[in-house]
Order: sequence, then structure tokens, then C-alpha cells
Amino acid sequence: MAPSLEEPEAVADVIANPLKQKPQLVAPEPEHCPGPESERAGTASSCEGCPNQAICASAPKGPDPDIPIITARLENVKHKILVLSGKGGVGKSTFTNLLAHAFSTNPDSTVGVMDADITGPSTAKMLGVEDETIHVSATGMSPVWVTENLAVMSIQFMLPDRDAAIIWRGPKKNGLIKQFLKDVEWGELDFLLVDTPPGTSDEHLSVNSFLKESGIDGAVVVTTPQEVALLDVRKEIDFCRKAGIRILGLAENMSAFVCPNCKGESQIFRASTGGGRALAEEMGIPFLGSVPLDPRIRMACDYGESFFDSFPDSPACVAFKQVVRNVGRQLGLDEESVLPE
Ligand SMILES: Nc1ncnc2c1ncn2[C@@H]1O[C@H](COP(=O)(O)OP(=O)(O)OP(=O)(O)O)[C@@H](O)[C@H]1O
Repeated sequence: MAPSLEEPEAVADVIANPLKQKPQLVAPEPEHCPGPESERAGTASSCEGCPNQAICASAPKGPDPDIPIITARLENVKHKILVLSGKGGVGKSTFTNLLAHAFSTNPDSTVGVMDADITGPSTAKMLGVEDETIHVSATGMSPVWVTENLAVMSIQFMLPDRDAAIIWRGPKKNGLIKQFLKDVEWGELDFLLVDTPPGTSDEHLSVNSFLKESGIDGAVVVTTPQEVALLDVRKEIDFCRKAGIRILGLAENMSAFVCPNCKGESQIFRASTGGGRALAEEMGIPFLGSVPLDPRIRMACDYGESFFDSFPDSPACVAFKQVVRNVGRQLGLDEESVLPE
């Protein structure tokens, strides 16, 4: 069946109103918002004066009935990994895609990528499938298959115009994330990688709450060596700890730049306080490795090609393979199954 956005009502409905059964909140929540599904929603002292108070007070309370459905949908997903960063632009989506390509080098592994960066989706482009649309059947939405064993789901596939801005408040974004977990036919996956927006926002909270029951294996946290990125990544680590998400490790990206002409090394994002390794040590989390700047990574991302397959012997790819092996080690997997030679 030819994919079409107009055709499947379910998809159009997702775009139009992903929280059909949920209250449509009209403004950002107050600072100590108990959450629209909390028993105290609309009645807590922090709800006083919130324009959503009446909606929240009358909304259904108690455990989310969709959580068991998500758990059942993902029962054949072996490892769920979040890719997080404190600061934007440090290479989180790049790492998600490199990890996806790396894990899928094992023909016996099947990898899924879910783009939870709803307002800034870049995964589909980086994987070279941004012009695809999704198929919808009675049993759910099919992800887009990049290769035989690598699938991706992104809001990008649902947009009538790929340049369209997605201007959504938290509840609507959360609704779509839920659809990605509940209604996508992920099938049997060895790895589900979740690319998230920078920081600690609605998307992180919803991914965490929707996956809590089925279990998140852990988070790969990405930073650059510069101080402003490290400052933000501390908050991300704190978020993981507060949310009970295991940190598989911290990876440093754009660590150095080796000039392809003179071979001289420059520290573009100079680490004035020891960079990712020192931070990982200080915070007591594993350090997964450092990946240098390589303009071919940027090119591969822009052209939707696999840097991993195109430049396997480049210093950046060799460094990245070390990160992949370390992630595998943290998951207790044997090296050959994670990254066959
Ligand atoms: N090691 C690297 N060498 C060269 N370019 C890189 C490297 N890592 C990432 N890039 C490039 O940096 C840019 C930002 O990367 P990316 O989009 O992955 O960051 P992000 O943290 O996901 O950003 P966002 O905040 O938008 O989610 C991209 O153009 C990507 O191709």
C-alpha cells in the first residue's frame, strides 16, 4: 500500500490531536505542578491560579491505562537505551545514529530508533529516510526501515510539509511519544534507541514514565569537552539519578580536530576542567570514550549516509567503536554480538 498521510485517519488524528482522551492543557504547568495524572491534579496548592486547574481537577486520575499496553507492545524489545545531552548541538542525534548503525552491523541484531525530539527531529534525515511516510494498518503504524535490520520512527514521516514547524506544548508532545511506544509495530528488537531533545523537559519525563514498567536499560549521555556543555550535562546526570535511570556512561564528542592537511591537532571545544573523562570520574559514572571532530561525520549526517560504514578505519570511527563496545559492556553483552569484527 502506498504510504499516505491523508489516507490513514489514525495518523492524521495523531497529528491533529494525539491526546484525544486526555485533557488539552492550555498553558505551561506551574513550577511545582503535580502532573495532570496525579491524584492531586487541580487540587494541590501549586495549582492555584493555573489556567489548567479546572481541566486537571476533572480529568481521570490514577495509573495510566496505556502503560500496560506499552509494556505488552515492547515485550520483545531486549534493550532500551536513551541518548541524552544537557546542551543542544553536542551530537546526541549523531551518536544515536552511529550507535544504530554500529549495532545493526550484526545481521542477527535488529535495531529500532525512536526520535523523541518532537520539535527538532533530525534522525530521519541523518538516516537518509526523511522523505518516507509511514504505513498504518489495523495493528498499528510500521516504522520506516532504513535497512533490513534498522527501523526508525519520527514525526518527520507524518508532516505534510517537511519544513513545517512543530509548535506543540508538552501534553501534545507527550501524546505523540506515547503513540510511538504504544502504536508502532516495533516487533522483535535487540535495541531500541531513543533520541531525546537536549535538557530535561516534557519528552524526557514522558519517555521515562511510559517506559518505567517495561524497563529502561540505561542512558548514554553525550557532551562536548567545553565547560558550558559540562555544566549542562551535570544537570542531565542529576535528572537520571532523580528519575532512577541508570547511566550507562558519558561519551565525549568533538574532543579534538585533526587537520586533514597539516595533521596538527586543535582543541576546538577546549576542556578547561578536564572534559568528559574528569567529569565522569567526579560523578562516579563510566566514561565511554572520546570521539574527535571529523567533517566527514557532518557530511554523512547531512547526506543521510552511514559514516560508520563509509569510513570504518577513520580515527573518529575507531574511537566511536570503543564507545559502542563500552556501551555493550555496560549492558553485559558479549563483544562479538555487539560489534562483530
Ligand atoms: N564528531 C563530530 N565531528 C563533526 N561533526 C559532528 C560530530 N558530531 C556531530 N557533528 C555534527 O554536529 C551537528 C550537531 O549534531 P547533532 O544534531 O547530532 O547534535 P544534537 O545534540 O542532537 O543536537 P540537537 O540539540 O539539535 O538535538 C550535526 O551537524 C552533526 O553532523
